[in-house]
Amino acid sequence: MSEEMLSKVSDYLDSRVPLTQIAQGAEAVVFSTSTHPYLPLRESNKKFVIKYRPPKKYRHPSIDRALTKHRTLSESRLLAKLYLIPGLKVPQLIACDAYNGYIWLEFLGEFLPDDAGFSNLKNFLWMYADKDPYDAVVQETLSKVGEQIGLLHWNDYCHGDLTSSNIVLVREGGTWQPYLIDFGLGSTSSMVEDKGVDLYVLERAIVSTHSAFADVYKGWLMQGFSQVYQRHGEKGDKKLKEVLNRFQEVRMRGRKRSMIG
Ligand SMILES: Nc1ncnc2c1ncn2[C@@H]1O[C@H](COP(=O)(O)OP(=O)(O)OP(=O)(O)O)[C@@H](O)[C@H]1O
Repeated sequence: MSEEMLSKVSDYLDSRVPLTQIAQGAEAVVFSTSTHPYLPLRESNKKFVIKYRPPKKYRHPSIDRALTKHRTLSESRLLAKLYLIPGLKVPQLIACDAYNGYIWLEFLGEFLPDDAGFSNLKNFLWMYADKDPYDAVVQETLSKVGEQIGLLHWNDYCHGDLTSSNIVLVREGGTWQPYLIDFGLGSTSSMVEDKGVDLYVLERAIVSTHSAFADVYKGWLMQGFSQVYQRHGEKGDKKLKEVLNRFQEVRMRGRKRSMIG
């Protein structure tokens, strides 16, 4: 990130807000900070995330402003709604300045042992691939990931970019609890197509990075996913069948596309 942008963000926030850049995606720059947006400076040792969508110079300024406002608001609104769903784990929304493209969130996760990187699902699976890929901890964690996706879909929301980097693991009471992050492409949706695509995107992410264990991992994920639907009796079984059938269709389409090129 350029010095110019850092100084712009720092000026906007207040130069006393310490900023550490943790990611730069296509859409946003993500920082961590120890400062809460409206409580007294450094009140506790909690960390926060600031997700900033900078202006895109190639867009017309008024279109750019409208898009930034729309995307920042829709991600924030979605997060606020998801946070209220019992059992669903997403970062808490702390503040949003839609006009300037800023969202403040609760910081989640930590660094994994042995330099294995930040605790997202991707790094976690790499870490266990070297140790014991079929460890009970991996099974438990993947089943919980499936449960989170099941809860999201059962409540008629879709993620839109469900990669293994967008699942952050938080250590809670001696186990790893998956949280879903990055709802920039998320939506309210009761469409089985959107749910099938979410499952397919995650499946592709796992197959491409952990192909040797992917079949077992998919089984554990789908076990957790299915359990959420099965808790709802006949209605749940029917909906589960619909989602799984569409998932299979999306998969077949994906295969056809990759064969044809
Ligand atoms: N609440 C959070 N707690 C900890 N880290 C986070 C949090 N939110 C985002 N991050 C980190 O910042 C990265 C980028 O965040 P996010 O995916 O929301 O931005 P993005 O611009 O949409 O990224 P991309 O274009 O890569 O999808 C995440 O992969 C994660 O490492």
